[in-house]
Amino acid sequence: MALLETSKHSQGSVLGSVNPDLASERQTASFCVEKLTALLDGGAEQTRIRRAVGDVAFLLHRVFMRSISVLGSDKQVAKWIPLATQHRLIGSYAQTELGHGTYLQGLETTAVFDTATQEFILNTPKISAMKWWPGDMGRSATHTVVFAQLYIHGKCYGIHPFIVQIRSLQDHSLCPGITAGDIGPKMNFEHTDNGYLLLKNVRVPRENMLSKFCEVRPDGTYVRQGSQKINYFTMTAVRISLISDEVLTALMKACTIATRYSVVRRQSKLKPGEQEAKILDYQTQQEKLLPQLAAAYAFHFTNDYLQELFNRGYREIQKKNFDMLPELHALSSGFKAVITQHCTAGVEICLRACGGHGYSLLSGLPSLYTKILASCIYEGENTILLLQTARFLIKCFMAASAGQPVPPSVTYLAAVKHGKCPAKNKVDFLSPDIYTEAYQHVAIRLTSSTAAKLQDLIQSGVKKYDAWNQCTVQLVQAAKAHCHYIAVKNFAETVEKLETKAGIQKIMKHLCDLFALHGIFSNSGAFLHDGYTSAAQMDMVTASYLDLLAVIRKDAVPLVDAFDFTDQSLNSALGSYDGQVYQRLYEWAQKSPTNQMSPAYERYLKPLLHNTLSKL
Ligand SMILES: CCCCCCC/C=C/C(=O)SCCNC(=O)CCNC(=O)[C@H](O)C(C)(C)COP(=O)(O)OP(=O)(O)OC[C@H]1O[C@@H](n2cnc3c(N)ncnc32)[C@H](O)[C@@H]1OP(=O)(O)O
Ligand SMILES: Cc1cc2nc3c(=O)[nH]c(=O)nc-3n(C[C@H](O)[C@H](O)[C@H](O)COP(=O)(O)OP(=O)(O)OC[C@H]3O[C@@H](n4cnc5c(N)ncnc54)[C@H](O)[C@@H]3O)c2cc1C
Repeated sequence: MALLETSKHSQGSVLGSVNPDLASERQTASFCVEKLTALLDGGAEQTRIRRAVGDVAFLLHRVFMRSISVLGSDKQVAKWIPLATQHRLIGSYAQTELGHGTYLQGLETTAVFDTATQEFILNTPKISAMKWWPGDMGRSATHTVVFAQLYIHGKCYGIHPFIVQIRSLQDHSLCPGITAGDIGPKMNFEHTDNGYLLLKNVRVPRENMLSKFCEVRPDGTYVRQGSQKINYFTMTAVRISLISDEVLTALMKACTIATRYSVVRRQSKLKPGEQEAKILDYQTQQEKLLPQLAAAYAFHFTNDYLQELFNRGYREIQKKNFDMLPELHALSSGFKAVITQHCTAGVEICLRACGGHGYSLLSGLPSLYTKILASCIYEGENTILLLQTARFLIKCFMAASAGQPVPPSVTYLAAVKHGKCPAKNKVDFLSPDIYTEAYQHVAIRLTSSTAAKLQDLIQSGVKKYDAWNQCTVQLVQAAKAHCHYIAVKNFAETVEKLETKAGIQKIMKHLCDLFALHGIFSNSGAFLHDGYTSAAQMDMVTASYLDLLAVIRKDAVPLVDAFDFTDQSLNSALGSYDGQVYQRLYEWAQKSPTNQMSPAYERYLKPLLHNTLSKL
């Protein structure tokens, strides 16, 4: 959809004036918006740079580059990264096949080492082996990282990454042995030509297998450092980066659009005799939007935590110390699933909260939704990833129960479970200690009870794989509870360290409280299950939760303004900074292709009408 009539900066208005209902919301901010923007960017200098550079559009090229930077030898990085950075090639990441996306051990593409020629011969031996989905493969990519089963002297060494050129750098024609094309229409993801790839005896030099951790020597000797899963490390890296770059941004944009619209849109009479109310003054509208806003901030800080953990783990891996890999895999998998799921649901809630205009493509919300939905599937389908987290939790719970050391994020599994929630009144539930302990209690309960069920099944004679399958629904619940506990704990600890001036800490405390209480309110069964909280205490949670909505409502617009999106990046007639919604809807509708002269009248309506007229 063409961008029309939008201001280039988040504080401007091409229509000359800001809607007064929206302007008034900006007069009463309880905190400094510019300082909150700087906090989100990591400092005022980063804000300046971001504003200067704008929203840099990232091709899937980054996943290609990520693979090489994390799995390539220094020599391979030195050769390929500059070519990719200067766009002297366009890269793609070819792992998923028509027959396999999740089960990587089942991938069927082969790479056979030919010691005579020092080459790998790559094939997709059957239709199910065809690479299917790789982004930019359909028309754009010239090179790709192909994940294939490595064979040396007839022995299979599992999945390894190989750089393969698929199109000519001279005329973009397909290279010998390569068949490639586009996989056809999708729900969205229109910015990427996801494609298919068949390989028939495609030869690549030995140097093209990414070999930071795994290497094939000229005589065919195979050498590996670390776990064989190290070749899965790109996915771990991308799972963390996509959260911030793709998914959180979508939720923040949706919150910006829906919140600004909700103070411009007046509908129905809240107070008899007065003008129609701003829809954000309705408690139900607040209950739709404000928990999503709180989640956006919560997951922003979760992402900081994950990124710090990744950087620390990656430095250790660079030193060939792989000890942090299991925890990194478990947390990146769990949070990729939890955050994509929550943000997808949150964008849909924002869309529906805008009524009919939310359903218009001119709102920008439908395309945000249909695009973010894919994040629950790509880079690891969410259920699968939660089961990976659960696998780690069960292993650590058993180790902790045996008194063995466990990684920092799961030391709580050895904590003594508290019998009852100590809260005496609704104010107690605004204490991070109280609600963090509640989340910890639920996480321990779900992991320990599922571990016990698993053990009972196995001891009763059920095969281990069957017992595991019979526990997977509860394992997914345990993994989600673990991630929610970490997210709440991290948000509370982050708020504790914030500067008190400029009102930032106070508003962030309100959002942290709302994020935590929304989780208890909307999943009360988990907290009531074993009597940890009582029904009376759940009433206190409800009271504090609803009180918070009214408190945060006053700062809703400054809180989304702090995300600092330009009108251009929002691309929404409902969410522009000046709030001139009706003018933009009308202008943009008039310029829509659906209002250009259509052949439908001459071809269909005119004959129909004339035919009907002639019979009257
Ligand atoms: C920011 C840019 C925007 C993005 C745009 C979209 C781009 C999209 C790209 C893609 O979609 S690329 C393709 C993504 N595909 C996947 O994510 C595949 C998902 N499947 C898997 O990761 C694996 O098949 C599996 C589900 C993890 C299972 O693997 P496997 O069967 O080999 O292992 P298990 O038996 O389950 O576990 C064995 C052992 O290995 C450990 N492990 C598994 N994965 C990892 C990992 N990534 N890192 C470290 N360790 C890993 C696992 O924990 C087990 O350890 P133990 O418990 O045995 O100690
Ligand atoms: C927009 C988009 C972009 C993509 N880009 C790329 C790319 O650039 N490169 C690339 O290589 N791939 C890419 N993919 C592919 C993506 O990674 C896979 O679709 C994803 O990994 C899921 O695998 P699958 O499609 O085989 O689903 P499946 O694994 O077949 O999942 C189908 C269902 O089966 C369930 N299931 C599967 N296994 C189990 C199990 N063991 N236990 C319980 N339930 C199970 C799943 O939970 C799910 O409900 C992209 C996909 C999309 C949608």
